[in-house]
Amino acid sequence: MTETLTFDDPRDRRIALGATGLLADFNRPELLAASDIRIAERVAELVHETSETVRLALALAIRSVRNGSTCIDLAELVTDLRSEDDELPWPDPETWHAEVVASPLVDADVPVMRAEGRLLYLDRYFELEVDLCRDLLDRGERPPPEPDETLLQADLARLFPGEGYAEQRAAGERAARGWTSVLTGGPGTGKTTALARLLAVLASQATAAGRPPLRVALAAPTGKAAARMKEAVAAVADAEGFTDDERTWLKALTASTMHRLLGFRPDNGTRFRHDRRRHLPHDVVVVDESSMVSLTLMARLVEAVRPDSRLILVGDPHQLASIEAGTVLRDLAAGWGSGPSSPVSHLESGHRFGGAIKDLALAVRDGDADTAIEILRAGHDAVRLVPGDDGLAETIRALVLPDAQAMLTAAQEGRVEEALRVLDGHRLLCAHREGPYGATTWNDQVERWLDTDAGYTLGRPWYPGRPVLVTENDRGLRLYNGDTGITVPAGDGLAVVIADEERRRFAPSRLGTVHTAYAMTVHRSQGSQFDRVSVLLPDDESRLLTRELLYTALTRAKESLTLIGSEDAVRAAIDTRVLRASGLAERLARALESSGA
Ligand SMILES: Nc1ncnc2c1ncn2[C@@H]1O[C@H](COP(=O)(O)OP(=O)(O)OP(=O)(O)O)[C@@H](O)[C@H]1O
Repeated sequence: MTETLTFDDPRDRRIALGATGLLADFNRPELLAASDIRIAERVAELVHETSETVRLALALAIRSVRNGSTCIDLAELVTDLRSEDDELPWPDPETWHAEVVASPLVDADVPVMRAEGRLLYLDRYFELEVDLCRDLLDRGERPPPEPDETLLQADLARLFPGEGYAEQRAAGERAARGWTSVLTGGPGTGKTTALARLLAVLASQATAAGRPPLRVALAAPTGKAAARMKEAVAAVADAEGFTDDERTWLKALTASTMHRLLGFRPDNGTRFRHDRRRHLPHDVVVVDESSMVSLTLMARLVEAVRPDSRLILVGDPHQLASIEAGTVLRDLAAGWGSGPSSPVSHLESGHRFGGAIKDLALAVRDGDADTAIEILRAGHDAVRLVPGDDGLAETIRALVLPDAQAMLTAAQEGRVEEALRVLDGHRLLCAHREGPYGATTWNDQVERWLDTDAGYTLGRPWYPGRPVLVTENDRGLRLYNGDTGITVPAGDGLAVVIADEERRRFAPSRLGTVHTAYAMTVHRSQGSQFDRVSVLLPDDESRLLTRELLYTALTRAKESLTLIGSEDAVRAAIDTRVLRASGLAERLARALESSGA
């Protein structure tokens, strides 16, 4: 919703000082930020573009990227935003679009913006989208891999036996026959199981063909998700059907973040050591939690994969999209569709948790608010909705404090493993970072409660038992955004033990950006799961309250889920979709249609 407030404080940094005309009119919270205007004005000056409407389109394109879109459709944008605030002097979309297309921003040797059909792009995102689409199509146009059919059928029957594996077997077979595969499904639908068994099928083909052992890269957008994938693949290897060699091989696979796989470059934040000239050496590249991957990162990954390597993208397209611009997994699933020649397999059968959490997740995913409310009212042990109004602090205290105290005691007494177990036992998830519904607010509050209980102020910010969340990649320390750890006494001081396989320890002073982790944002929780999850829903006016946010939050819960908020907030979330513009799905579908695929 666009607030029509005028900025009362002239020092408000959201005000674009010096902006005049249309850009000044559109400089409103939720609409154009000062930075959108400043960048648009600077770029327009460089290409001698003086038209206010063209400058406005550029500023809106910059704003859209900031909000996760990779392009804008002026007609759609005007319709959406005018319905919320029709006082603004919106240009007529058709004339406006034509004016932008004819302007020196687009019609130049080195364009700043690109136009395609009704969509307008900043040049960089256009290039990324075109490159990604072309790379994927090129991969699809290569002659497909030629598996040993007899062996393939025998391995599929051995590794995906019977009716219980029928859906995964079909996905495994489809993937074994293509260079690129997309494996989608909600939590617990058996994606990792299918993946691990597929890897064994592929390894068996390599051995039969006398090729060296397959080099497999397992990667995920965050360190936490990568660690989870490695563990999950190793756990599948313990199940029936594998040979001893396959078990040993699967358990030895390592996983890393995508950034680490691609190789950081000190000179360039958006380029990597591996690219289209220096391909990754692996025969199979797997990306888990692909819904979190932005257009930029996916384009960089796909260009770095050898044309004759397998690329397997795994994820749940109904989850929140990447923090940066793009909705790649959703676009690929939509663009390729589910026809016989599509590389996309969607798993539907739930294998992990049945019951109320799954039913609720499906109702939310399908936009069925009535069923969701019915499930929440039914009095299930596993899911409940508690009001978030008057007794909010008491509710949160009851949900969070016992574990916080248990972590404190375990850490103080040196029981690190227990403290780490408690840490993964429960998490409070918030839509917002700041404010009354924000993770920071509640982390501070939990620490104040701990002080009250202890009868003195625990050291700040560091104290034994403080759970922490790493929020920036630190390649030197091999610490990644999303890693968690617990603070413990160490000699005269403190150390943070990271919840990774090696249980690495760091002095707090060596850590870069970390947050306290009793509560975290839903965005940051992607790629993690906890036994119990509590979700603090903001009021139904919050812009962040969307179906994707609610679905992502509740599917983090393995055993039980408490939603804190009103039925209205649940309904508002389910009825609100994240709107991100992207041309990738259409571009892919168009190209496939014209190639007759
Ligand atoms: N075909 C099957 N028959 C019986 N159990 C299965 C089958 N496939 C998977 N499972 C079990 O279901 C659970 C979830 O499977 P898996 O971890 O592969 O799902 P996932 O989709 O990868 O989940 P997540 O999205 O949480 O990573 C595991 O305990 C696994 O052993």
